[in-house]
Amino acid sequence: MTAPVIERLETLIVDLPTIRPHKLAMHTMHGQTLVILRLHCSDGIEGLGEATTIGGLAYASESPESIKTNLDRYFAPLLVGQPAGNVNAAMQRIDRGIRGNTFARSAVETALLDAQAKRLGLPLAELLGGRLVDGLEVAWTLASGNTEKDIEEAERMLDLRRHRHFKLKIGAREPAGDIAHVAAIKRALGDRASVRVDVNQAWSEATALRACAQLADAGVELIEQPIVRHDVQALARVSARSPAAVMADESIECVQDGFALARAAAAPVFALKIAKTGGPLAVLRVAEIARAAGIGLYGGTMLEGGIGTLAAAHAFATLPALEWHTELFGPLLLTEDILVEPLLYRDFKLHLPQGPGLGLSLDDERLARFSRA
Ligand SMILES: O=C(O)C[C@H]1C=CC(=O)O1
Ligand SMILES: [Mn+2]
Repeated sequence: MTAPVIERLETLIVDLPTIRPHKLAMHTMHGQTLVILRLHCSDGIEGLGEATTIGGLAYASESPESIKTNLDRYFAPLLVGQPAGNVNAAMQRIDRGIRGNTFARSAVETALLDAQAKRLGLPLAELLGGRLVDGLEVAWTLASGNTEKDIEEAERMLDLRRHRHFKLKIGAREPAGDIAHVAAIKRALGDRASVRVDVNQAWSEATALRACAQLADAGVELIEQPIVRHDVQALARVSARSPAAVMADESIECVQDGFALARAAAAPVFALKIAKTGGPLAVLRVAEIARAAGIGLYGGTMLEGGIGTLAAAHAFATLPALEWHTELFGPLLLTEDILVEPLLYRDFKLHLPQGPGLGLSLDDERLARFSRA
């Protein structure tokens, strides 16, 4: 039998409605756009990958349109005709021919791993060395922009036993208003839930130093990316003085950024994201750097749909410790996904499927309905 090769990459842009507006410091989302990659192999196996970002180019340097164009124009020619079963060899070709573009790279690495795991009849976590847990706790982001609505939403999630960690998106307005909003939510939820905030780079160092102390007094336990992504030294100073743990998110745009932050003791917690580092294997490299440096881990998201969410979940399930749990709730923000079976969220956790590969299949009718012409 001849070894299977990669025959074709098919890419689709899918626009999906969200259950409510999602308000971040840099952008308010009214829907989410997924770039879906179908990697067709000569043995008839199809690997699935996905890339998402937030607000076009508002969040990061890749947009859905650039991801699709770059997959079609630059990634595909490097991959077509290559052995489908050697993920490392395929990714080495990408690393030699393409700089950056970790969001697109993540879709490719995911699709190659999904195809190979299906070929071997293994769930992806098992191809990555084996799962240590079957489920991951998932935080929910309260980002309606309204304190009362956010409290109601949190109460509903607690009643449903879906989430007991809440992340609040702040930074779009004056710190005093944000802190009052966060404190009111924490007061209402008390010890029944943990409250974290994501500032998405909105503060200066001076503002962060003051606001982190006030947030800690209000009972916030984790403060994500309080200042601009590139000032590693300033992040280290804020982390050293903040009574609540500081987490680096946008500061990590590749595996090497993770190393630089660890070396500078810039943050005691890292947000892992497959999109930022370039796939499930790449994200585990950042996790190893963090572990060696004694840095706590959090399983982050770029609000992917089911494919990207499960790709991250399979990787995160292989980690010995995920002290701050995950925020793999992207599919729950969509009114409809494009999968045959929805992901299983129950008892505060996302439960990993047991089937081969990612463990999901696309609903072709819905995919056609929501795909951009
Ligand atoms: O972490 C981010 O910055 C992006 C994203 C993750 C959850 C959410 O609500 O927004
Ligand atoms: Mn963040």
